[in-house]
Amino acid sequence: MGQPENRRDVSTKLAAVAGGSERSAKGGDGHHGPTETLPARIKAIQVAARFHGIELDTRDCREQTPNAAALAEWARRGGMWARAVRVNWSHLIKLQAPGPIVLLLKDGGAVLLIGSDADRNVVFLKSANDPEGAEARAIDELRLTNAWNGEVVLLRAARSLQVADAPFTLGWLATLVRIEAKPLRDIAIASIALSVLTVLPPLIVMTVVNKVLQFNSVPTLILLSAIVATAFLYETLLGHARRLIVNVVGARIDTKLNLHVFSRLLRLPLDYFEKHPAGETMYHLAQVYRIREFLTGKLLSTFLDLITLCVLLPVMFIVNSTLAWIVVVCSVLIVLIIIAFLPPLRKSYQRVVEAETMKSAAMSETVVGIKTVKALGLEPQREALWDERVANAGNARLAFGQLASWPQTLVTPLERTMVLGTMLFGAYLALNDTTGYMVGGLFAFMMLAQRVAQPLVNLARLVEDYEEVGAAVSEAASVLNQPLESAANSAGVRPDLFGDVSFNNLSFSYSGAKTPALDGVSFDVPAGTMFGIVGRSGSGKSTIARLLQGINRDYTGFLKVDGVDLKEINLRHLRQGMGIVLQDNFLFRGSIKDNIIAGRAGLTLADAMRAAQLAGAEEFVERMPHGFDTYVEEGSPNLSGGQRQRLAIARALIHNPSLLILDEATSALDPESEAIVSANLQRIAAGRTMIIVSHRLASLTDCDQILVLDQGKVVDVASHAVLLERCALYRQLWFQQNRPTENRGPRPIAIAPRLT
Ligand SMILES: Nc1ncnc2c1ncn2[C@@H]1O[C@H](COP(=O)(O)OP(=O)(O)OP(=O)(O)O)[C@@H](O)[C@H]1O
Repeated sequence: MGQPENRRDVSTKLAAVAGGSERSAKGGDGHHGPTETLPARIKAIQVAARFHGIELDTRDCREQTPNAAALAEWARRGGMWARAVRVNWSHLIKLQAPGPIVLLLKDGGAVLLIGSDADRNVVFLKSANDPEGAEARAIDELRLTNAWNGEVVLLRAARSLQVADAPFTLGWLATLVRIEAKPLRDIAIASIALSVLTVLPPLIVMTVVNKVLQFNSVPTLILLSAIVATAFLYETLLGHARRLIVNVVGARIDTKLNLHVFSRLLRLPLDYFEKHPAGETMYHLAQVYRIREFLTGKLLSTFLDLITLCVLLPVMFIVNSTLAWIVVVCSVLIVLIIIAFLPPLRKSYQRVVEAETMKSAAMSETVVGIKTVKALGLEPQREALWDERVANAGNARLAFGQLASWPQTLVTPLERTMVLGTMLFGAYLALNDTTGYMVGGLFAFMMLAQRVAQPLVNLARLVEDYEEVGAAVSEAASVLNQPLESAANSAGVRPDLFGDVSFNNLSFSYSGAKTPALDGVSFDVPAGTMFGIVGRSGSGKSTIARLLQGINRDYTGFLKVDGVDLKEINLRHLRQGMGIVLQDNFLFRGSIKDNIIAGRAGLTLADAMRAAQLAGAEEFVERMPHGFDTYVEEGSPNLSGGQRQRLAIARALIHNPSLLILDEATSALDPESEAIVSANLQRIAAGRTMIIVSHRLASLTDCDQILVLDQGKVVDVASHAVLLERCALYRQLWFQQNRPTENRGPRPIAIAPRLT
């Protein structure tokens, strides 16, 4: 690359970076300041990303010295392709990348590799803080390996971003297959070679019959035997290689489909999951794997058959055109029969799909609600429902199977005619043949016809499979092509969140609802205050929490966070900046520590302990046999409701959100657990805005303000004492829940205990 080498400057620069002089002195509060004070590693990744036209948000990477995996994860979250790898000098010097490569230095710094010169055995490095246009410095192996232990982050713009966001259609799937152009080309070459080899045996048989047998030519026989043996060897090896490549292509397409499906599933809005039972979604998504099987199984093998046909059909016409025409006419008839049956088959298959979806929904509903089923003894009812759904699905499949067997029945005689008919007709032609060469030709033709008949029939059947796969694609598409949250996730402003919330004349209706869930709601929550929301059931309390999380955005009026319209804010940024605790929180399978940290990069056991202490969870976690390493099963059956809830609060607090929403978080707790959580509320609330939705008024008395809602409308907003004075609804709710104890004395015993 011919960069001028300034050794003194190089060593000073590398020493400066390696010595950490560019590392930020700012504390680890997760908010990096202006770019000059960024830690060297973060700055290096940011510069490398800018090379690809991507601006990463440095607030998403909270550590001072992130490791390679955390940096790669940060870049991926910003929409890039990124890999953290470990390489040695010899690999580094050969690395080809479309932009700068980030080398992580031993002491926590980083430099950018922008080129290399294998002949001179040097790499060209730049510091992320170098001014634009500054020259890179050539560094040799010894000098670099003193400061660098092989950690590298590779980055580029996500190539498949467009592919990933495109709607899920057969065309999209075809693109996925087309990306594998190189192995597909290899498969095609192997298949052409194999097809040519399959032509050999019939031609050799023809020669044996016509020449060897007629003229007793032993040398010709020996020569032919050698050719046959070589051909067999090649056929075996090529067949093996082709199977290997097909396998690899299948596995790669499978992986891509899996990643794509899950990534889209995660980006579906919550609305979708509320409207569709989990079983239905899972069943529809399972169809993706049928499509995969079709693409890498039947479609690929038919494509290979097609190659065989292209080679064999002309040979058949050369051997005997009359017989070849019989084969072609039979094939056309087969295609016509299959096409004629397509419309009724399509309808019948649709009924199968509907019945299977219902069946699957019944199964998952039962599994998800098994506690209720058992508690209420609903097993017979669930069994009856299952019986009915299984019967419906069985009937639909039976009807489809019966209809689908008709084309099969009609096609079979034509298939036989292709092989046996041509043989008999060929024998008739041979009887009247005077040249003496017809017998060999007939043998060859019979062998060819056998090889051709099956691919032709497969080709015709592909039309039928295409229908089924079309249905499977539309089922999977019914889930995957729902509007994604992605636009709001990746676009929008990312203001610093302080927790100032303001609703202004906001109205919102759920789709299909006759009355609005919120009707002209206005109130303000100043940053750093505690705000309660009360009201009768269905008054719209949880809807306010939903709107704040950006789950529903189609409201009228204004909802502002720190003065910025919520619709303008990047959704992921908004949700990462707030903490939510719901009435029923899901804990994932894993240790308590992992559940509290929930995969957030850069957080440690100390952070988990701090959050647990704040949430009042520390005392019970420490009493557990393995403390923070105690394993929580799926659905956390080994924890009580109160313990689970306190862990959920710790999880919401771990990233120190400026806005914390507790949506009926303590409602299902026993009085003791509720008392523990409530006692911590003041501590939890320190330094952040807290919005507490609760129907238990006693837990809200410390709030700075309490909003009273009724049928989606604001009745009043004030402190507990003021509301007791002036708000009739609040007073009524308060006295309902806090009646004088004397009225609630022990129940009289109705029946005297019997003496035995
Ligand atoms: N996902 C939804 N789809 C359609 N309607 C909904 C949905 N969620 C709530 N609603 C309706 O919106 C209204 C307000 O519901 P919301 O859940 O906000 O009330 P709430 O005050 O939190 O009630 P509760 O105290 O019983 O939880 C209710 O009439 C409810 O039926």
